[in-house]
Amino acid sequence: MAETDMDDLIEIIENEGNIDDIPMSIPMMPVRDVVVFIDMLLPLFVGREKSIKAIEESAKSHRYIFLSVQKDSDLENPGPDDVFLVGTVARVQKMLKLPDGRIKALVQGIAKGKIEKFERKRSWFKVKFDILTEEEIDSKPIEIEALMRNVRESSEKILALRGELSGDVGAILEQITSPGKLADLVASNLRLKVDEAQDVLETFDQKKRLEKVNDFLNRELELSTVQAKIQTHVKDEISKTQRDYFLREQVKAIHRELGDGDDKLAEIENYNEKIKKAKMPPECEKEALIQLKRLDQMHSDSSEAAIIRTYIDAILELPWSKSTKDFLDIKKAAEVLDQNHYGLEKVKDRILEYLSVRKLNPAIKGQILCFSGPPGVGKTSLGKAIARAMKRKFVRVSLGGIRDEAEIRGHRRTYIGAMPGRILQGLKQCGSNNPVFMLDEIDKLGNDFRGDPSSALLEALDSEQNSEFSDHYLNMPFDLSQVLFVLTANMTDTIPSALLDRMEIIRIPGYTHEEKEAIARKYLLPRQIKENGLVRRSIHISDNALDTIISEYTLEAGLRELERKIGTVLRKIARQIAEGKKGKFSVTRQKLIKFLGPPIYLPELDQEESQAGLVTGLAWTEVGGEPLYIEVSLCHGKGELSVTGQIGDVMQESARAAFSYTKANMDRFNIDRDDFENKDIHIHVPAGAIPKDGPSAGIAMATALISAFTGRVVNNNVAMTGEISLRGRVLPIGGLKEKALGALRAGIKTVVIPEKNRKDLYEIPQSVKNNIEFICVQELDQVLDIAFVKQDDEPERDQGDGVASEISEDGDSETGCPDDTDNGIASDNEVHCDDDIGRKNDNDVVAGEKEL
Ligand SMILES: Nc1ncnc2c1ncn2[C@@H]1O[C@H](COP(=O)(O)OP(=O)(O)OP(=O)(O)O)[C@@H](O)[C@H]1O
Repeated sequence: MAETDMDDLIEIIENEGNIDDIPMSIPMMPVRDVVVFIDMLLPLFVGREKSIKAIEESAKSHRYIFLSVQKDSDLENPGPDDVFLVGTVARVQKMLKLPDGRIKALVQGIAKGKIEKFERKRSWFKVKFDILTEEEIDSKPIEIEALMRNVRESSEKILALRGELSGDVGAILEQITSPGKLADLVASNLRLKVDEAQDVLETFDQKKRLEKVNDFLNRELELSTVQAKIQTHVKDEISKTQRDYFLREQVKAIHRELGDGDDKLAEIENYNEKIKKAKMPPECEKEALIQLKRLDQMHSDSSEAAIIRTYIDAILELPWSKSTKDFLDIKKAAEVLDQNHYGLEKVKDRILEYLSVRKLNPAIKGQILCFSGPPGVGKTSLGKAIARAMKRKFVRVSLGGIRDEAEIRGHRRTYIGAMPGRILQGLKQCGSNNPVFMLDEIDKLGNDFRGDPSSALLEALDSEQNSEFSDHYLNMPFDLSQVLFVLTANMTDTIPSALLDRMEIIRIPGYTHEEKEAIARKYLLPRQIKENGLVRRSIHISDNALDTIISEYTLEAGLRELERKIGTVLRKIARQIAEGKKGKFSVTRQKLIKFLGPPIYLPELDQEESQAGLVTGLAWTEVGGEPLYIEVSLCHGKGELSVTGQIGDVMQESARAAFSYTKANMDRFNIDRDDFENKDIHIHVPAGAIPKDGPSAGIAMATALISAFTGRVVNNNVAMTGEISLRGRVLPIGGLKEKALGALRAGIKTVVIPEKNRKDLYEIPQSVKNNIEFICVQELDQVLDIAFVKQDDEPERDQGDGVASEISEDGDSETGCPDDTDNGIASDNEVHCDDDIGRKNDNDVVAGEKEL
């Protein structure tokens, strides 16, 4: 065929090629990516110049061409070494010149051949080769039969999975009886990689070839099965979406028919959008959507629908993904703390250390601060200051009196009126998931049959568990790990120990007189002036007046009452100004009576006279330190001990220890044995309505007992605190600073403390030390030495015979306790039923009775 004819469509339709017609030497065309097997009919696109030349050369004459696979398909110009020697002799059945110059040729594999020699023809090659023929196998061993059957079945399966199985395929496969041909046919349709296909081509043993193809078939079968599965799944998904859409549309139509109107649809849509926007964790979102679906299926006016609506609203109001960015500039934080709080250096330092650590390690967990101290010392306002310093939101929840676990963790939704617990309500209120969360009055938590709220708090506070805090109402976990919990308590004794264990206690003990003056000048006065609408310039409160307000109108460790009193004074001035009075207002000590009425607290009036059987102890209560008077009275009886005044178990035991010590040492103290046998001993701690507990009144009780038995007078200017052991040793106590401040307020001059508390003295403000002498002791004998009025100083007494003085002859001193007169052994220092008697008896105590 002339070369010029190639420009047009060339059709060569000939009879199939015949091996015997194949010339010895034919053009060779390197092919990429495809192996042509015998009998395989394949369209080839020929684009390379040398290949076009080769195929044209073939088309011009015998139309046979040797197809050899390139070893590297990227090679543009492969030489003899770059092609496999075993290839296929093919016949060009059809050729078509495409407009872009390429040729599309339909070729059919005729025989397998192995190149013997390459002959270069300008850009292309002609090759001499050997034809590789295969023997026909007439009687096939059963093994080959089984292999062939397997290959046929697997091929059909693959085609079925691909959806390409037609009725003819089975018949065609069945017709092929030669294992080699079957292997070639299947391999040519298997989408094998070039290397694998070449390997099959080069395997001349028919059985082995079929085995290889069988292996490839099995692999392909597996792949096709998985692929088919994936496709089915995708199809199912698509049809499910379509089905859902269709059903939803139907539901909408039904709602419309039922008269539910579009409102409900809009409501559901609205909720749906809000749930998506809330960015809650996937499992919570899933639960919310389930509830929404339930709502969708209900009548919108049903009571159940109302419950679900409230529930979904509660979920949506929670700050799932809303948080504030922490501001951790330590210098600025220090300024914020100083702006609002005077003194408290140790506390402020601790807060700044805490913030510094958070700055360096934002992921730090497990630090929970608890401010402990009397009311009004600034615990809450310090918490607020931390929030301001960190630029976090602040939320405060008071736990005082909470007995029901559900208050913390929420009620289960099955209860009518159920709602989330206080913690989640707090978060909802502040709208951020990382606020400073103040849990106030943690020491006032109670527990009863409704559960133990402290156990719910444990979960909220424990950094290991609180990322999945579960509220009963919500019934899904909420992450509290970003919340900064700050707790407050008046005292730590009543905090459940498991909770106490998780927190760092920072004590704020109360303020001295001087500190109160400074705080009042710097903070309280300006604030009250502003709140009452006054101008600072027009108000002057003299130092003397302020001093008097503090000492005679307030008796507290904190500052609330002081601020209220200042507020009262300023309100009166505000009224005068509102009534038209002009000028500068100055508040002096004299004017205070007009503003505040007569003084309320005059410490010296509170103090009892020095007397036997009355000792001043020091108590540490939740409102700070205060004096605690211990009275001992001996009455005619059988030596029984009774202790009254609402005192707790520990204090009861302490009283017994003091009693046992006194009894065991009665000889040393010169106490008559009969006194223990014939008298009932009554220890009373006044202010009987207020519960008291703790061991620190031990030495005060022992002193009061010994004083009552011996009649020795106890100095009313001496207060004491310390636990007593049965051997008379004085053991250490807690809350010394609070007690010292209480003693100062009460005008006490000497305080006896355990030697082991000497180290705590450095915490006591100098202003307190200037007014009170602290004496450290180890033994009770030392206490008695200090407490008992020196006998020379004691009021005049009867000089008796070495025994506690007897009742006076006329029995006058026994007023109200006539029994004592009966046996004539009542000691003079017994505190009698009549108030006056006690004091009178002081004078009756025998002097010089005993050296202690
Ligand atoms: N060191 C201080 N400097 C300035 N003002 C203070 C100081 N301590 C307390 N205050 C003020 O005293 C008032 C009472 O403080 P706050 O309410 O914080 O007390 P609290 O210890 O939390 O009491 P409670 O235990 O009763 O809750 C607040 O107005 C506070 O600003």
